Amino acid sequence: MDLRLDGLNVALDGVRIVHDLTLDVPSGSVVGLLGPNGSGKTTALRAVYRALSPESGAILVDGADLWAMHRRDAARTVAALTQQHHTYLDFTVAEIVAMGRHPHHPRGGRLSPDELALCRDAMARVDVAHLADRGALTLSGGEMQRVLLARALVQEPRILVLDEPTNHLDLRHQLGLLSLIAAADVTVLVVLHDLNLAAAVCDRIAVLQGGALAAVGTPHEVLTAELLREVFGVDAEIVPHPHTGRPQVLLGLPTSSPMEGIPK
Ligand SMILES: Nc1ncnc2c1ncn2[C@@H]1O[C@H](COP(=O)(O)OP(=O)(O)OP(=O)(O)O)[C@@H](O)[C@H]1O
Repeated sequence: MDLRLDGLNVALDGVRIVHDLTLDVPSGSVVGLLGPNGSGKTTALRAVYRALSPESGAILVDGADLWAMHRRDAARTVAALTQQHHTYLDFTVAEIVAMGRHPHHPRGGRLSPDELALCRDAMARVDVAHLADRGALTLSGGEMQRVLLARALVQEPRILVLDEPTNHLDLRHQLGLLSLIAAADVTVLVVLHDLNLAAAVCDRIAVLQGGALAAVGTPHEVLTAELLREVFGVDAEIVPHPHTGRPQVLLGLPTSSPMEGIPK
């Protein structure tokens, strides 16, 4: 299913944060949304998973306006892995994962044997099956992140949006999560801070600066020394990965005033 952010403007408390953002995420592709702190990535994503209504512009799924859909239809279409975890505190891992089926059960009711198998499979795929009976409060940050990915997977969405999904994850689980979403039969829009992970997993990369699109294209086209200097305010060397040929960003520590003058 194609996703298109079409001339999207999003405001918070009357302040426009996202400016005229047009971005295509073709069906089955992985598009990374990058940018400095405060550049509007989360705000744009919130409009895509219907947490924040656009001021103007539209979110189109196969050409249909996501915000005009019935809430349940939208929830069957788009799943989100966000930074907001606090609503799950009273539940076990298995219960949280099962909540992903909620949009498919308009009147509540028990999960079918197939759905229970789907939940078990998702927990195994993200390596949390052994935690099924644990309460959410007892989980580490990375374990919780993987549980919420399992919940998003059992939702069987056509579009998956993820806000810094590798936060809290150790290296092995970062790579596992990204290869899992790349292999999934789903359209993915993902906010990432790690440029090398983005280069490894994304078909295309979009860079936000001050809420507007600064660059979009393949990792090769976008991850250039010039862009990193202009948008992120860092000097970097870009080299090809010895096995994949994808760009890899080599960074050195700045010599002076590291936090000053970082462009937004
Ligand atoms: N209620 C508000 N009113 C005005 N500005 C706000 C409000 N809430 C957030 N902002 C600002 O909106 C900007 C964009 O925030 P957003 O969380 O979308 O950025 P981000 O690119 O996801 O940042 P990060 O990389 O730090 O997660 C920030 O500068 C933030 O301070």
